[in-house]
Amino acid sequence: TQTTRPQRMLAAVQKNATRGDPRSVVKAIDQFCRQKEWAMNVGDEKGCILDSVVTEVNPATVLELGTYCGYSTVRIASLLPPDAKLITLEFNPHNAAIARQVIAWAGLGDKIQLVEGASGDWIPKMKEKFGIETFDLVFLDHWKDRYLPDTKLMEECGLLRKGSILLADNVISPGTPDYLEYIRNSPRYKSQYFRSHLEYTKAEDGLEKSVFLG
Ligand SMILES: Cc1ccc(Cc2cc(O)c(O)c(C(=O)NC/C=C/[C@H]3O[C@@H](n4cnc5c(N)ncnc54)[C@H](O)[C@@H]3O)c2)cc1
Ligand SMILES: [Mg+2]
Repeated sequence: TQTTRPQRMLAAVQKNATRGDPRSVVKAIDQFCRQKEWAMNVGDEKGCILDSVVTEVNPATVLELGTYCGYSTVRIASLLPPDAKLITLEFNPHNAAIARQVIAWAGLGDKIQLVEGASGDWIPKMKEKFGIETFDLVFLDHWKDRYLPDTKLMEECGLLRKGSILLADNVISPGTPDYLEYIRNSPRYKSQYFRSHLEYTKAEDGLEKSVFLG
């Protein structure tokens, strides 16, 4: 029977990456996407920008919206300090199942909590279910029309503190116009655009980094 792209991506990780070595997992997925099949991971070029932001913020608490197959989850978690926690939300059960295996292969299961469900349902439960006060870093990479409503929801739920960082993928391609307009014009954020390319292509894309001012 026909396999899915996430299943083929996982097979590439299990074949080419070393168990317990997150960077080899990241490398194996990038190689798969460059040589075999394109997939919507943040990728190696934007991934370097992501790495530099994670390293700079050195977050104790991270929220990722849209796990997909776990590429950015592993990339972020591999740079976190010892007691840091990363919560990642994924509502497609098939993608979640693949991501769990990618995360396990990387040996990062103790740093990452993958929650199967929709961001709109789970953001309001972060405090009660996971004892999270606020997030130091949020990586937005799910459906592009959810970036703005989920950002407003995080504000309303008190999950952002003065200095919390939002990092949004795909603000040019596919594009998140309503989110960009809001975040760049709101007096409550200071934003910066990091120009790059859509993963594994020459098309323009970039990451928008925004600091919540409280
Ligand atoms: C024009 C054009 C089209 C497509 C591209 C290519 C391109 C390049 C990219 O980097 C992209 O991130 C995307 C993109 O569409 N990403 C959406 C990613 C979704 C994943 O997240 C999951 N999810 C979606 N909403 C939620 C939600 N509320 N709660 C929980 N999980 C959610 C889904 O289950 C998927 O696992 C597309 C480039 C340009
Ligand atoms: Mg993306």
